[in-house]
Amino acid sequence: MSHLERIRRPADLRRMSTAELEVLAKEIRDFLVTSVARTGGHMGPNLGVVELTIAVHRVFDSPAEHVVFDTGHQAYVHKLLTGRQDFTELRRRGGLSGYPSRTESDHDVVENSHASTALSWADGIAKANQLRGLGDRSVVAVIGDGALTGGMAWEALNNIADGQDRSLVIVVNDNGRSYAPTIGGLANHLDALRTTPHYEKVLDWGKRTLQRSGPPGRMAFDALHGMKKGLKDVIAPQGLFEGLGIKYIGPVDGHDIAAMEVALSRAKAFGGPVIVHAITEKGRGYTPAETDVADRFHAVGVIHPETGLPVAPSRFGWTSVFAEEIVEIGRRRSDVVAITAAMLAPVGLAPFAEEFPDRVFDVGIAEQHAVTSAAGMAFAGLHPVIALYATFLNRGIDQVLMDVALHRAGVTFVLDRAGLTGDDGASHNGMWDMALLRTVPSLRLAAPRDEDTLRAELREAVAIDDAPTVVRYPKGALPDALPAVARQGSVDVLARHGGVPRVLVIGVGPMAHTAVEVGTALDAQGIGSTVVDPRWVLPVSADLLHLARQHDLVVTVEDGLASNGVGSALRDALAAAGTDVPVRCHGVPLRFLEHASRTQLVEAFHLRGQDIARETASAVAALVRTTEPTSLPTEH
Ligand SMILES: Cc1ncc(C[n+]2csc(CCOP(=O)(O)OP(=O)(O)O)c2C)c(N)n1
Ligand SMILES: CC(=O)[C@@H](O)[C@H](O)COP(=O)(O)O
Ligand SMILES: [Mg+2]
Repeated sequence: MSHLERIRRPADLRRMSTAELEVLAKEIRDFLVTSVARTGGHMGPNLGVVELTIAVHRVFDSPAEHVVFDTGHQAYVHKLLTGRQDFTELRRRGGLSGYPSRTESDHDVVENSHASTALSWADGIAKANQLRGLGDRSVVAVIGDGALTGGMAWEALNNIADGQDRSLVIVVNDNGRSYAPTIGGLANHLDALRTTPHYEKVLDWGKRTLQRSGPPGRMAFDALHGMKKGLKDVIAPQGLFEGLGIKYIGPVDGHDIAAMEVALSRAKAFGGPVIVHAITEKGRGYTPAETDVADRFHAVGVIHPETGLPVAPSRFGWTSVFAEEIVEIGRRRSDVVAITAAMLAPVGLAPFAEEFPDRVFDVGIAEQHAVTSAAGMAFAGLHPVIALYATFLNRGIDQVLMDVALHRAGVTFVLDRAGLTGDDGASHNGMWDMALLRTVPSLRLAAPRDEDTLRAELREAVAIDDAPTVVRYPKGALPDALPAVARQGSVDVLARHGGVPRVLVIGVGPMAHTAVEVGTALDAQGIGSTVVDPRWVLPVSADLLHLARQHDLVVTVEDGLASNGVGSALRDALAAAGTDVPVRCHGVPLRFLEHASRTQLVEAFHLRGQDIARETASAVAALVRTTEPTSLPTEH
């Protein structure tokens, strides 16, 4: 039986010798590479926290002492050490989540994969512990250097510093990277601590001389090595955290279990807020990840474990189209600049940065700052394009509303991974953007259905300089081209089928392909329909209202919340106009979604063409039973 197989719960770790722990760390790395290569997942981040997580679970008594992981993508080792070692179905329906999950274990606290929240969670838990007489229990927050660039983290630090009598240990997992190297003043400060020249020289001296002078020398070095804090204070005074009133221990070699245990034990004994600054390496121990210049295997698909190469080559998808088109736009308009929140490559801005290095801004994991700084840029004569994953715009809705829209700023938001993403769990689905952005006055939102409409709608969005615009599209591969057969004002007509009564089938974005399937299926039952794509879906256009009035029933299909989405907006607009055409809205239900594939979720929510056609036919039958169908509108 391997050492890893002997671990059923963290207490089992505490009976292991130093030598056994080293073997365990290697077994865990081998497991991570083999297993995550097979399923895909966050390989690099988890390879970087093997020793750190072992040390945390040896020093702290989870679950009595809560361990909170920021973002949670680096919690695989935590799962392995807390009784979950079947990773065969990782991130798949019925398998382990790729993030902490309370239904999986009482060792897990935060399921939210949005970064920079862990310190706030820990602050709250520590306050509750104190009030409930549990103040002797430490709370531990493991936060990456990237997540530490998020504003929430500093709001939390400000409050944590106020709790000098609350035992709260912040483990900064500093690998110097988000996807790419972490940006900004904080990153530079951490870097300075990490690479203080005198500090390293003294350490090297210790390694060279003390370790060679027999047992006393080795003991002296171990004392020094384990107490890097002492060395650091003398050599690398650091004001940032201690200026806030938060004790700082480090930098510590995050891959040295013994050193981490000494630092964590000291932090635990301190009894107040402490930062343990661990220096780690993303992708550690796996050469393809260690040498990966892009993102150290931050998130991989299925790969060959020997080489790290993807089993299936990545396909030209939505992101690639945006990446090409924004460069074309940038060539034509020198006032267009791009903003990313620590995800330059994943959102497709790398080619733009390559060609216009001075016109791209990586603000760190700081979406709120990204949005409001864009309002500033627009005010001062630029047209910023902010590229985010849709779900992460949730973080900056107030800034969209009160800094961009209130001032009618010409800012364009490009939302990738909009709609159902699936395997990254509940908080990664881009399902809220249309419902949230529907409430923003003056904002206009486009949902392209294929490559051509993405290119066109992006160009149209950037051409609007006196109001916020949004272009949103899903994750992954592009669908086939879906050309319009006619245009009615601003609305693309995709198909027309004769028959009575007549249904208006509205497909939002990529769901236009589903809408066409619905029209075809209804036609087979003798039910007439007009299938359309409104292109600019919010606010609801007069052209769409006019079309709706010409039909007996309206069916909308969208890859976002059904409640308060585009269909709901159309229903409200028709009601406000005194038109009582019934509207059936098909979309994502208002609940948090278990991790599963997108296909599984589409099927579960009856969003396939055949599902919607079946439900629509029933609705039509009910309609016919209760009303005489209107005469066929004159064809246009
Ligand atoms: C609010 C938010 N924005 C963006 C992301 C996407 N994201 C996931 S992990 C990550 C990088 C995190 O870097 P760090 O905190 O240093 O952790 P590491 O991966 O280096 O362990 C980013 C930007 C996110 N999860 N949440
Ligand atoms: C944790 C996080 O937010 C990202 O790493 C995300 O998991 C990547 O998602 P994609 O695979 O869609 O780029
Ligand atoms: Mg990092």
